[in-house]
Amino acid sequence: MNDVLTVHGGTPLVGSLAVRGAKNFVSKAMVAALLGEGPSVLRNVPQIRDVTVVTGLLELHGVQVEDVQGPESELRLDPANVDHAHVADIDAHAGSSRIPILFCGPLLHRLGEAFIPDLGGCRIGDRPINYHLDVLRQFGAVVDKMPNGISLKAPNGLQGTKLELPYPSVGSTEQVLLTAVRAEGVTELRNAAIEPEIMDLIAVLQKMGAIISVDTDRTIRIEGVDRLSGFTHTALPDRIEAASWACAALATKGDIMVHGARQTEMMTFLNVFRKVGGELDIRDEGIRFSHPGGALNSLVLETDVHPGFMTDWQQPLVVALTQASGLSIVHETVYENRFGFTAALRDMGAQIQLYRECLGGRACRFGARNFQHSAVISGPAKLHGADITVPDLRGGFSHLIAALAAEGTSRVRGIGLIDRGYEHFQTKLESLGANYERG
Ligand SMILES: CC(=O)N[C@H]1[C@@H](OP(=O)(O)OP(=O)(O)OC[C@H]2O[C@@H](n3ccc(=O)[nH]c3=O)[C@H](O)[C@@H]2O)O[C@H](CO)[C@@H](O)[C@@H]1O
Ligand SMILES: C=C(OP(=O)(O)O)C(=O)O
Repeated sequence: MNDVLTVHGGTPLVGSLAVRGAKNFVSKAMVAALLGEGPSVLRNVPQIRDVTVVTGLLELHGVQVEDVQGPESELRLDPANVDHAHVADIDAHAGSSRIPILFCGPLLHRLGEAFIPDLGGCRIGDRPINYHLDVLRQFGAVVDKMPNGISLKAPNGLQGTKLELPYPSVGSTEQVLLTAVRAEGVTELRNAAIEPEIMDLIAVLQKMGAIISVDTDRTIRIEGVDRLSGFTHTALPDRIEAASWACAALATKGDIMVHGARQTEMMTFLNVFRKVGGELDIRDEGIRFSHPGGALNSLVLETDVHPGFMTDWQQPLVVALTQASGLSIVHETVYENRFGFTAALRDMGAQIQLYRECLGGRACRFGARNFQHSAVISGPAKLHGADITVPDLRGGFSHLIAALAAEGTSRVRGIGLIDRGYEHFQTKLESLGANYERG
């Protein structure tokens, strides 16, 4: 029963909370520690399940991980004894995260081989790993598919190479960075992703001794070096969590001060929040997001790679848009199947239609491929309580927001998924005055 919340909606969320380091950076920086000759220190680490999962994986490979609680929320990672490329119970960790695929380069450099289990992460599309495997092969890795994962070897070491991604994939760009820094010679990556979390990973690698330059045309150049040291780094804040709380403020007619939220990485979201009619107070210590008190505005938007509107902001925003006056159009161009969560919103009274066409502007990769990847949201809709089951991380948070905005009582099942990326979300909800009980 721990996995169910009974939510009594209709109360605005009001108060303040703090966000810490970004889930989508912290886990990658932890993997980077594998590349160092000495120990690393990572600060501003959130207590989320993805961090626990990556800690477990690193420990299985022989990294000593010390979790130092306290104001700095610090992890110390010592890779001195890394000696296992294959670990017996690694399967126990498969299914919970996508991070294992990023162990390839560091393990190949350290041990000459690696075994990577099948990946987890949110089911929001097929999420293939073909770009990852293609780039690893171009570095000289020999990749064999196994029944429950992939096995890699680098009999002649890894060599720098010229690469171009078919799409600016975040994970594949990180794969290239974590592999190229210790490869022999120069690597040039075209059509790279340039998300702020990737820039922070580049900062970490530079602290370790890497030589990496980023051009304005999405080209990243990495000059391989012989050795890297450990790093000390404070993680950038989680802009997805910050935006999720901002959407919760809009959807529940609330007012939430998010300490730690930073303007620079959220500019695209902040523009959208303001266009919808939300009020912003951008301060040094964080950002206050509030409902204006009147009607919200509908809008047309598409998700995109950075500096576009991130796909991970889409699901919470859609809940807020159910409360805006008129027709909103959201075109999802990053994942082919990220609107599954809207079925539960419809059960709660939201008016959302899904379309296979690319609505609202340009054509994307999914237009000709029969995926329901455009949504038309008609509002404002009166939401009512329902029994719902959380489908994935952001969809789950969005269901919670909807239940909090709705009249009446909802039962939200599977809330354990939300812990993967939202630190202490139940404590935060309580501090904002949410009316709910466990079970
Ligand atoms: C842990 C983490 O950081 N997760 C984030 C990361 O996921 P992740 O790194 O998995 O996402 P990608 O940027 O790689 O995926 C983008 C698109 O590329 C496709 N693709 C990707 C790799 C590949 O080998 N083949 C392929 O076709 C994917 O199916 C998707 O359609 O970036 C996404 C896009 O900002 C975010 O939503 C996730 O929160
Ligand atoms: C899709 C997400 O994460 P992951 O890539 O870890 O599944 C997310 O954070 O919304």
